[in-house]
Amino acid sequence: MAMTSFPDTLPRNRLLAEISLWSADLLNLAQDMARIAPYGDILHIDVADARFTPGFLFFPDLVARIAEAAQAPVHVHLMTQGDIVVAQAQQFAEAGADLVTVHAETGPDGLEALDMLAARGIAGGVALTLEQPLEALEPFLSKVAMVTLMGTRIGIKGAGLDPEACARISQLRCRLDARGLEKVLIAADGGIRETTVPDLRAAGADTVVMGSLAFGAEDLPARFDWLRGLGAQLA
Ligand SMILES: O=C(CO)[C@H](O)[C@H](O)COP(=O)(O)O
Repeated sequence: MAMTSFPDTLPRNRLLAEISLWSADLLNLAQDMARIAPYGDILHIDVADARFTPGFLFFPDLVARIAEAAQAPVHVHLMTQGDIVVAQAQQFAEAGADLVTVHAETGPDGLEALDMLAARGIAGGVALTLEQPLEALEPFLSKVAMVTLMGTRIGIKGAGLDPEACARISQLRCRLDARGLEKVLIAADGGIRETTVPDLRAAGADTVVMGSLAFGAEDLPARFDWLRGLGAQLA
């Protein structure tokens, strides 16, 4: 079931660890979820239909099982486009997502999806690909709890952070502050590495979507000690 208090229960004084289940061992998903449970502030689930992205990723029945077992809020990132986004957002809300993010590239369909989510008491988010200007976010900002900015091409993992990613986060932070939307969280998604997290945090990211940085860590407690120390230092 969705934890309807999202995002109010999240700490705001440090960088949040948003763990991407796409980078888990999918054959041992339950074990990997248990392994990262003490550290993950949010579980990030990428949903893709191989039209907006190169491949398919995750589906509602699986997300429902994940949500039942989850010890952290579940964020579904809908990497899809077209009027189908309203029905998709509804399916993932019913599956137990606490936050459903649509892409700004969906335009009026995405706005309709956010209104539908709000009517059901589910938090909404908006995401933007690297290629799109930040202006595309404007109609969405007053309707969302989180903005996810891609730092790599969408729908791929293992890629390096784009050189523009930090500047885009800083510009978005200014945009949000200017509109009195200081509480809206900024998530950095893609290219999250030990070398890039300090700059992303300094630019204004509230949460980083960790794939291999979490599941590939040899020493998980040390990796998250590092992350939390870093967040406290830069907050
Ligand atoms: O959508 C993503 C990146 O765009 C995913 O969150 C992915 O899990 C990241 O993996 P990695 O950090 O290992 O590249």
